[in-house]
Amino acid sequence: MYTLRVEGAFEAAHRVVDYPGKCDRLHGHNWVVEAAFRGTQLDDLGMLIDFKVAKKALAAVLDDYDHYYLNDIPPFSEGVNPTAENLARIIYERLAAREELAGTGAELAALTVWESPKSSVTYTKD
Ligand SMILES: Nc1nc2c(c(=O)[nH]1)N=C([C@H](O)[C@H](O)COP(=O)(O)OP(=O)(O)OP(=O)(O)O)CN2
Ligand SMILES: [Zn+2]
Repeated sequence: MYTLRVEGAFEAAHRVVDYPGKCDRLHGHNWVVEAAFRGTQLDDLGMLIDFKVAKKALAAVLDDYDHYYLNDIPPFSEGVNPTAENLARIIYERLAAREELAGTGAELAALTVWESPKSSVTYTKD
C-alpha cells in the first residue's frame, strides 16, 4: 500500500458564526491543505498518481476559496459555518469527485486543513 501526499494553500477570510469569542469577528488565515491518496496499483511509470496531476486537482478546488470571504460563498453562505472541520469535509468531497483522479490507482484517503501551523483538522470517510 502506498500513501502519497500533496499540499496546497489559499488565503481567505472568515468568521465563525456564533463563536463565543474573537473568532466570531472577521479575520483571515493562510490556510494550508494536504491531500493524502492511498492505493496499491502503480501505472506504467511506477506512479500511484502523478504529483503534478494531484497538485493541479487540489489547486483547482482551492482556487474557489482563494482571496474570498468564505462566509459569502456556498455552502458557508447557506448556514454551514466555515470551520476547519467543515472545510476539510467539503474540500475532500470536491477533490474526490475530480475527474483527474478517475482511472488512477489513487483513492483520496484523508484531507487535512491547517488554520495555522499549530491547528489542523483531518477528514476521512470513516
Ligand atoms: N475545532 C475548531 N476550533 C476552532 C476553529 C475551527 O475551525 N475548528 N476555528 C477557530 C477560529 O477560526 C480561530 O481563528 C482559530 O483559533 P486559534 O487556533 O485559537 O487561533 P489563534 O490565532 O487565536 O491562536 P492562538 O494560539 O490562541 O494565538 C477557533 N477554534
Ligand atoms: Zn479563524
